[in-house]
Amino acid sequence: MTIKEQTIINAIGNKIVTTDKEIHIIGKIDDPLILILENVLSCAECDTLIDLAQNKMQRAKIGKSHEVSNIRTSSSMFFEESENELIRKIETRVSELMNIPVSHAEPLQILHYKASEQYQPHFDYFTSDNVINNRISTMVIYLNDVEEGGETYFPSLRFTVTPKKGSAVYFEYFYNDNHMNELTLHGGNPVAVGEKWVATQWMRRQRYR
Ligand SMILES: O=C(O)CCC(=O)C(=O)O
Ligand SMILES: [Fe+2]
Repeated sequence: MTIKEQTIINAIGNKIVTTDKEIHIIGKIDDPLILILENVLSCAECDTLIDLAQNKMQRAKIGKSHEVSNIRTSSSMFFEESENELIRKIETRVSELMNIPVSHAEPLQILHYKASEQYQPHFDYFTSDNVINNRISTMVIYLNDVEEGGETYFPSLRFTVTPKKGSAVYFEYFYNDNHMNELTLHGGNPVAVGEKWVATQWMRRQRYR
């Protein structure tokens, strides 16, 4: 007899209710658990996050101009923990959704891809043997509609998610069966037309802040 692995989110029914929002589950894969969630952020929240991030990206780039990576060609920044009222509100909502205390949350990351930029397939967890407080789950929230391309894809599952403003893809990789974790290999397809903004929340097994 095989015993089904425990999941972090108990995704029964069509929605997840948080303190300030009802979020609809519009797609699901069971093993590993992957959820497509609608309306995690409002359009106004997406726009504000992009505005706030935009200034900081420009500043962050100055010191990092020598850094070249073929794995991820997008640019990124992190918000400070509970940096302002909006970040605090989003952190609270997302941690309720992910069913993990906000104290286990990494700072919220913003990624910006211009046309042709991409993120090669990778695991979000660290694979070295001596990791102490590894990541266990991810939520990627789309902050804009991408004209063409820029999908999040899971090559081992042959599964693709099209960015939609305010929606999100959630997945977890804390399973005992490492094969299940490996199935969460994922990347961001090159943006063909337009640009792509996402906010990524990674959760740790133990307290992180
Ligand atoms: O941009 C995407 O679709 C994926 C982003 C991602 O994999 C990450 O932030 O870890
Ligand atoms: Fe990732």
